[in-house]
Amino acid sequence: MSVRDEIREANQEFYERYSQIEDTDEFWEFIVKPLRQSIRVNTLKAPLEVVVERLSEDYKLEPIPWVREGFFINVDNLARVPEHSLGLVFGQEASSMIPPVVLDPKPGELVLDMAAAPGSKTGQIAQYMENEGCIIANDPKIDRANILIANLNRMGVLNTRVTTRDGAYFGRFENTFDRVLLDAPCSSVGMIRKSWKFLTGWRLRGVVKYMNIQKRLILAAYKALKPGGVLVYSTCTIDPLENEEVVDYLLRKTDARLDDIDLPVKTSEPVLEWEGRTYSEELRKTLRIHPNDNDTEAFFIAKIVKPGEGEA
Ligand SMILES: C[S@@+](CC[C@H](N)C(=O)[O-])C[C@H]1O[C@@H](n2cnc3c(N)ncnc32)[C@H](O)[C@@H]1O
Repeated sequence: MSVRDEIREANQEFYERYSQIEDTDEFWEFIVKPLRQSIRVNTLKAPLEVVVERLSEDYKLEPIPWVREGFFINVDNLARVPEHSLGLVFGQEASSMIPPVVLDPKPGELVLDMAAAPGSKTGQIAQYMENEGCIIANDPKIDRANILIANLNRMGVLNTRVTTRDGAYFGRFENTFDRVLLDAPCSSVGMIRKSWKFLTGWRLRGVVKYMNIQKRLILAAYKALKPGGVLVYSTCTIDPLENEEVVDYLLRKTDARLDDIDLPVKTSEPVLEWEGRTYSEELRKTLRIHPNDNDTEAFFIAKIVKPGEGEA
């Protein structure tokens, strides 16, 4: 049986929906193909060159083109690698390293990571901030927030306060944060490459449920952003209702604008028409990454800016 047939048999509704977005053999193959292991070197603990040299004695490292500290690595079980236990490296999927690169936080800034657990991106943000300034890392799921705290400790992150609110709570802190990351809860189609259960468990009603949460969160995230600040919205899924629809909703409801993202990463065409809706041409500035584009998890990333004081 072909991969395409296996997917169709596992979840017919899933197959029919996403074959409207892309229907190549390559797309279906990479939707389920196991992921390559990748790591981010944690420069809060040691210089990049030192860690790379040390790991290169035992493993083959291949640089990830869009993140200076990111590498693919030929290791079966990262948990057994001492550099991992020491917090010198963090196991992080290659495309999931893109949102903090786009956010581009600076030392001394005030940053909100609205849906932060288990903390791979919080650690990366702290790294770019050189542990200076402050990150509010929030996740309402207590068990996940505990994992977030453990990971931040292992990575030597010192500039972060962990909170456990519904992300929408932060809307009350209007015009406060220099940068906000909303790495939103989503239907996780990208995660099928980690576990088949994300395919068999996928339902359209789940997509709609997530879309409603995402719309609530993105409005609050935008409110909490300072004029002139940057909000990055990301998901690890391919559904237009959780991606283009959510960002288009923000553009219609507020004065938000999109910025271009210039990175050496292959992308797919944004979906500008879906189920009778037409989305803004501005959405061409977002990154829609399908798993076959770069052999990574699927991802969607938008760089949103709030006009500064006096800017129309
Ligand atoms: C995609 S994961 C975040 C991954 C994380 N940013 C990282 O890179 O390690 C989405 C997170 O959103 C959290 N979440 C779910 N509902 C939420 C809400 N209403 N407000 C904020 N976060 C929420 C989930 O608990 C989950 O940890």
